[in-house]
Amino acid sequence: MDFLGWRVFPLLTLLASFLFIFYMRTSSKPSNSECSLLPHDRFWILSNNIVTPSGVISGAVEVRGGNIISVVEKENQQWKIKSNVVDYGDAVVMPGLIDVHAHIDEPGRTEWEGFSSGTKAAAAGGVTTLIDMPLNSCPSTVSEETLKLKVDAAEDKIYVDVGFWGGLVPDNAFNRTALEGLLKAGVLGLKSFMCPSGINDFPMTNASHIKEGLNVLAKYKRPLLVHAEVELDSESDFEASDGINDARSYSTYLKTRPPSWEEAAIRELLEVTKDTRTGGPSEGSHVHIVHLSDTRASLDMIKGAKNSGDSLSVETCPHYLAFSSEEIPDGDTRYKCSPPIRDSANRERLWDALMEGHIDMLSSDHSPTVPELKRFHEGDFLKAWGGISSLQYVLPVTWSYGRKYGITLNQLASWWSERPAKLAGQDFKGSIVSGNHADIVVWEPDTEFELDDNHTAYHKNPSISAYMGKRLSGKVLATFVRGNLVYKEGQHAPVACGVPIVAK
Ligand SMILES: NC(=O)NC(NC(N)=O)C(=O)[O-]
Ligand SMILES: [Zn+2]
Ligand SMILES: [Zn+2]
Repeated sequence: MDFLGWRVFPLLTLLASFLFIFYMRTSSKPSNSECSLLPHDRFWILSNNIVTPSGVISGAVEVRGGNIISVVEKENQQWKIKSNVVDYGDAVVMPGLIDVHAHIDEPGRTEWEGFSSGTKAAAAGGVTTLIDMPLNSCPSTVSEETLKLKVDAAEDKIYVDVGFWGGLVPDNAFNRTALEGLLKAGVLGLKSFMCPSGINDFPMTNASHIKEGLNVLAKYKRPLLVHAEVELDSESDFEASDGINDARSYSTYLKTRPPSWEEAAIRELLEVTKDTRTGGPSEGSHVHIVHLSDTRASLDMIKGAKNSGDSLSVETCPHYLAFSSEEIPDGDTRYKCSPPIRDSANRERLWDALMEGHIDMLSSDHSPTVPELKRFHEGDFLKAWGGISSLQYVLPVTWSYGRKYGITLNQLASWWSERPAKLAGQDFKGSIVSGNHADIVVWEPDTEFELDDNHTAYHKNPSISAYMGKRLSGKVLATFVRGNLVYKEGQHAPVACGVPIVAK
């Protein structure tokens, strides 16, 4: 190379590097750009309130290829961001919510809910991952084949990521091959009922089924979720035939499912959760009690078992924290769910348990149906379908009702994102740290709105939601799933690019 060549070569190399960096910074998504309302693969989300595991910071989240690649504080030297910036000012930037308990009902009962409507509602509510319950769809997800039907039904319809729980039922509990088939096919864990589920192809399990199930789950290190209520004969004989026990009165329903049902189930269950201890026969498995309502003996027993080293966690739901039995109007079956919403003293104790860390996380238990099955005309609490419709509202509901208890943004992130991610085995979700999926909700804690006819609800049959007519604070501005802006102020991305999560 001549003298001029030696001088030009480094210059050319420098120019090429600049061009390469410029290309990497500005190149739009190689894949379907309609997945996102934002045309960048690499961008920065700025806010004065970014909720990270080490506290709320003012700074930027750098996203590239769907992942968070850095989180930078404003004071930091690296603060030189100029292009592809979305500045949210004082709005809160938080990890997207992970709802570990949602009944999406597809295939088979899409008039109740479906993957498209359910995940649109999730996205509009800041929920970036849903874990679908194995029942209320038809068929129930209890085998490798029925899981395949679920995953196929979800294909191209989901706006957020969706994982699946499988059902532990008497049919598969003692059939190790069948259960392993279901787990190998990718369910994130199993779910069982200790009382009738209300769904014919999802029968209840007893403690021996659960013991067997845990033993199989141990090998896969996945959890068992349990609906912990057992029918106690004396109380289930209850009749609302005389004028005294009016089926339109919520107190009548409350008497049919007393706290002793939860208590008895949890007592029985905790005999088996001992197996999950270090050195126990099902070490590696985990038991998660869904939708706890009773705060008396049930809660004490749970605390005791945790102290003894059982691998155990528990969730409650926003409706138990927002409502109390005293305020439920006669005939208003929108509030019917099981276990039932109890009195206001119980609600206060639920808040205490949550604040003190005895309740680990929150979930929606979004379990909708069609208005006819809520039997609004009769207002009969005993005949109406049990289940609360809430998916789109869980973030503002938790915030609106929790503010007076002094809940913090970090607590919200822990209850709704970090701990649910852990339960569902989602190592790259649940917090804003570099390396994680860019699953993010941006919301304004002080903006109030009314759930009236002008409010757009995306889930099916919004009229059955117990939250309709309420005024809430906490408005979701934007939701990112794996870096795709899937929802922004009343608008969803043109194409549904959520991913079905299948465990490996
Ligand atoms: N079949 C159901 O969806 N049941 C659900 N119903 C409620 N919670 O009222 C549940 O989670 O138990
Ligand atoms: Zn349940
Ligand atoms: Zn449920």
